[in-house]
Amino acid sequence: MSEEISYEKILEDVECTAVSPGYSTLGDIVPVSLHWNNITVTTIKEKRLLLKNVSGYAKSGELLALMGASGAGKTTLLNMLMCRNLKGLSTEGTITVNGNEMAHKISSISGFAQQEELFVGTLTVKEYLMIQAKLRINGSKKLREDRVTDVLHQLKLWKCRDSKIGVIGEKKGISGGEARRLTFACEMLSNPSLLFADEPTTGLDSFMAESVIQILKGIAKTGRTIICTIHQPSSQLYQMFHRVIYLANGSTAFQGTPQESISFFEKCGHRVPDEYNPSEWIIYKLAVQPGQEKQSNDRIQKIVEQYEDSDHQKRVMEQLSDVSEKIPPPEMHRANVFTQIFALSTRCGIDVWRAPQLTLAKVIQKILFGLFIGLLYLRTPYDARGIHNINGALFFLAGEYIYSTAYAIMFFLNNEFPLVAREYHDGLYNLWTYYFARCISLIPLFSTDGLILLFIVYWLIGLNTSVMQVIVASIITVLASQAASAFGIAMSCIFPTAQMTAVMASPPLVLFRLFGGLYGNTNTFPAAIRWLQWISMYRFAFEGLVVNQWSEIDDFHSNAKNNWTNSTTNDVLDYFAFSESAIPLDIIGLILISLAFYLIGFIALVHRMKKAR
Ligand SMILES: Nc1ncnc2c1ncn2[C@@H]1O[C@H](COP(=O)(O)OP(=O)(O)OP(=O)(O)O)[C@@H](O)[C@H]1O
Repeated sequence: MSEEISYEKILEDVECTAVSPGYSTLGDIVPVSLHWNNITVTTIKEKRLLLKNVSGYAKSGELLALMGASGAGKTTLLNMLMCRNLKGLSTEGTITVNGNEMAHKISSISGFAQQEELFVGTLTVKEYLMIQAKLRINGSKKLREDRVTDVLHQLKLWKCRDSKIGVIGEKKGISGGEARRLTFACEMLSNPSLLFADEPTTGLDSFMAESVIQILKGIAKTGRTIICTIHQPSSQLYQMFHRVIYLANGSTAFQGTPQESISFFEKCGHRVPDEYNPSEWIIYKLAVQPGQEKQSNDRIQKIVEQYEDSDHQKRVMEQLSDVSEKIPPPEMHRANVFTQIFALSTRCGIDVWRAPQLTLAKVIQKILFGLFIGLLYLRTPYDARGIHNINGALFFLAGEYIYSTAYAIMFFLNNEFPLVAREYHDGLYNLWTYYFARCISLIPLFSTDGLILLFIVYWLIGLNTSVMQVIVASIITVLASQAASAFGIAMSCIFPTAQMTAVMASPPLVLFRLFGGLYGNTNTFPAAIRWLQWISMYRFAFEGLVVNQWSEIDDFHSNAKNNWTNSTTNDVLDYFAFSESAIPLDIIGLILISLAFYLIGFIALVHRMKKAR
């Protein structure tokens, strides 16, 4: 007894007590009863039976645990109830919410707190919730702020509201328990009547696990229905659930209160020894032991048959036969596209702003490269050798805009894809609004850093400095960087891992460079592959810079001016097969290449997202 009291005390001390009902903004909810009847799930290919005639219910105000040994079918049943991740499976049976069959619509009236915590680690807890609130809540700024404040209190996150979330293994942030509660906080913003949770205590120590279950119980007290899968809870934790369902080999082995489960298994001849944790013992009895498959399967079969003949099963069937049709809860809010774009670009913007290392690295790299190249080609004269050297420098500039931008951007999606996939499939936003906001957020850094390089080398080398020429060179710099960004984004969307992206992006970049114009007069290349120059951003960027430099010589180098004639310009441009009037076409070419790669990236993202469901 004294042990129990001290335990409660500790829980109080760490602010883990259950929340009381009646929050100011998490107001009225429509109570929900979820019923599932004769659920059978089979794999389509192997015809393997994963769930066999499973039936059950969850009521409003109830915290229900789905339990069983590994491979028993808990996740499959949870997925079935949520109508998610059912690709490759054939399903039978009925699932109703307040007596209404909802199918896929169930995700629009329920919350799902997944086991894996995925956040934007550079944001604080409050900032992250405010952006989630923008996407999930239909109402004024005041309502969103009040709801976030309520949720922060309710989920015991108030103390860490201004702490950065952090990234596991990279940047220290909030604790594991706080991260788990933040997952629930996001779901609670929508004020759902029905909440699913996948193993909410896995990976937490016993106090943290207990705090999470206390909070879930508090949420259930407010009239919500909560269903979670759970792995071997401690004895104290076990008694906190209102009801438990045990699955074994895809069948229901028990359904009732935790106390009833202990007496049921005693009746089955598997009395829980005094010193044992009941759930651990029961799961052990429902597991297939390696090397004792036949014995284990026979034991499980007997328990399942005994359950099917029990009063517990009769009670479940009575509940299922008494399902009356009531109003289902309203569908949750979906923000309009402008709000989505605003919220997502704010989030991406803060993320870029709070991770200045990349910006700094790019700026330093450009300054150092600029000084190096500027000094290497310092005040190059406009004679035969000088022209050759300057053309080499211009090709290097084009290459630096394209290569370094493409490689810096092409891993952007790898880290955030799981979060985007989850939020997209949860219906928080459209894919195109995410893509648009993300591309916009990358433009400032990845399109303008080339200008630093350009402005350093421009006067050091002694390129033509008429205002128009500087403007045109700047436009070509920004557009070449843009085309490279779009290429990098497309690569990132097409290939699922960083290694694959790095390996697969290299050959097209080499090809584009080969057709850039410096390595050979592209008009002399075989006709069958000559067209490749028209998809090479190197070609357009290099041509633009060369034509801009040589088509009009100002009086910067007076001796050059004196010697320079129209025929000199023609000679230089003819050497590369560039036309004096090529600049507008180069600009259009770079814009079209950018648009084409942005489009390819989006199509690849849509395809990848479909597969990720
Ligand atoms: N889409 C699928 N295709 C083929 N087999 C599947 C599929 N989904 C689940 N299974 C199989 O069904 C069985 C039950 O899996 P499920 O994930 O539901 O178990 P679980 O009780 O949640 O286990 P764990 O506690 O280890 O997560 C496993 O043998 C699993 O390999």
